[in-house]
Amino acid sequence: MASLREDIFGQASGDFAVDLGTTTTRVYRRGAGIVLSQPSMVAFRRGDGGMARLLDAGSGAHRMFGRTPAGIDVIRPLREGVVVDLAAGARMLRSFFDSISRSAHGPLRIIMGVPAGGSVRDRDNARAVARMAGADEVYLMEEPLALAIGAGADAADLWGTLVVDVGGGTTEVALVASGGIQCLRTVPVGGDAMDAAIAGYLERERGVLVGERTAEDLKIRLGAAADDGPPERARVRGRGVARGLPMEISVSSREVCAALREPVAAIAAAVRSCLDGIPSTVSLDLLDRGILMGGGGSLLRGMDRVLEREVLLPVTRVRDPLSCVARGSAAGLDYLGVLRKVERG
Ligand SMILES: Nc1ncnc2c1ncn2[C@@H]1O[C@H](COP(=O)(O)OP(=O)(O)OP(=O)(O)O)[C@@H](O)[C@H]1O
Repeated sequence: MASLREDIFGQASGDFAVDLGTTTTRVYRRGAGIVLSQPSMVAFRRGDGGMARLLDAGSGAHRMFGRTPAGIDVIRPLREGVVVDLAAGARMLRSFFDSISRSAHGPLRIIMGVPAGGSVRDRDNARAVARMAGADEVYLMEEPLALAIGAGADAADLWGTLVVDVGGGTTEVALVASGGIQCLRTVPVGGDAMDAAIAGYLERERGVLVGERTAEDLKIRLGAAADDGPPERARVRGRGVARGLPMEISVSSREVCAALREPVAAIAAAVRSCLDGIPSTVSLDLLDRGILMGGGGSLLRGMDRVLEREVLLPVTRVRDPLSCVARGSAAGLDYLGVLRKVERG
């Protein structure tokens, strides 16, 4: 019979927390921290009527993205935070697990972050992908809750923490209180939408077509939520809209900021809408506590200041916005024994 300690802390060392994100997958191993952080992409060589052969996953697939030779497909198995291609997602995740040396002979048990706004089907798909990738036991944790825990907030706090998770595919705004999610807004706007907005701007205003990677590079180099920093410029290569010929242009930070106005406004609107749904006693409390913001999109320069200005509450970017969800999910690894009992009733 398992002891209480085994019930609470589990036995196997093959326990992982997985943040299967739209743009990046991160894996946290109990006792070791983050052991993998790779683009959520997988490359296949098309077979002659047979099954596509896996060529590479993660950064190898990312290098081919947008410049794939004939016969090779680079797939992103997730869109807007949820798995849309189960088979590709499973092969990608299996390849990630294979790349981590797993000395444990025990079962592979994972706890996985999922968007709080996902449907039952989305959750079933996340579980299915993990099982197809070789997991023996799969537990799910809602990402805003994981983010709050990863940031060191007390999830059991009665009044709660307002969390904004600006991911690649979605932004989730949630009041995490009494150990659960009390109020939630999910919008399909995150880092990907920012990249698309930059590409759309350059096509419309400058007559140049650029790929997702170029747009993302521009966002990270010159992007800002508010146009109040020193002006900067970068050279960008793309294809001319008119004649399809390669061209290089110089783009300013002012232009990138203008392109980002709409997605930034949509994120601020989601935060305001969530605040509208919160009881006034709690929102008064938020005047002191403020808002916790994480996710890769929160790294956009000035995002915290723009949100503060829009909702009139202090905004703190969490210490490690990219891996906060994985670290928060990992807190659940200490309770796998308990989770198993809860799931089995
Ligand atoms: N310095 C930066 N400035 C702006 N955006 C950034 C920066 N660094 C990373 N990002 C963006 O963060 C996004 C990825 O964030 P994150 O890893 O939290 O998302 P994800 O977990 O893959 O997505 P989701 O939670 O929606 O499934 C990407 O769009 C990336 O371009």
